[in-house]
Amino acid sequence: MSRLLTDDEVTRQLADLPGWEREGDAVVATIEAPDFPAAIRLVAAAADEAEQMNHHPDIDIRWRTTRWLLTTHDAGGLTQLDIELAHRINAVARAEGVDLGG
Ligand SMILES: C[C@H](O)[C@H](O)[C@H]1CNC2=NC(N)=NC(=O)C2=N1
Repeated sequence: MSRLLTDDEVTRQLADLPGWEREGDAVVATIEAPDFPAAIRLVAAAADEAEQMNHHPDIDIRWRTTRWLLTTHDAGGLTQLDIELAHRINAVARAEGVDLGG
């Protein structure tokens, strides 16, 4: 699961990840929650997913706005772990009422 993805693999899989885009060796997203408590619930739910995966995001929280950066430090770039975690973050965001579109 921790080999580096090719550029084409990243591009193809980002098509199924509304709100996410590539930024060098990472994928990033900005997710607006309905309010601050919802943003914190989103972060807490994502933390459970990350711990279960043993794969952890960089998170910036400012009021309702959460910014996420995913990369695989051990591999020095993007792996399938980052794609899987992005899907899980989108799932918990939808559960908190975030409209991701897509
Ligand atoms: C020892 C432990 O399994 C590793 O440090 C895990 C922890 N969480 C991680 N999270 C991320 N984003 N990248 C990693 O390479 C990573 N490695």
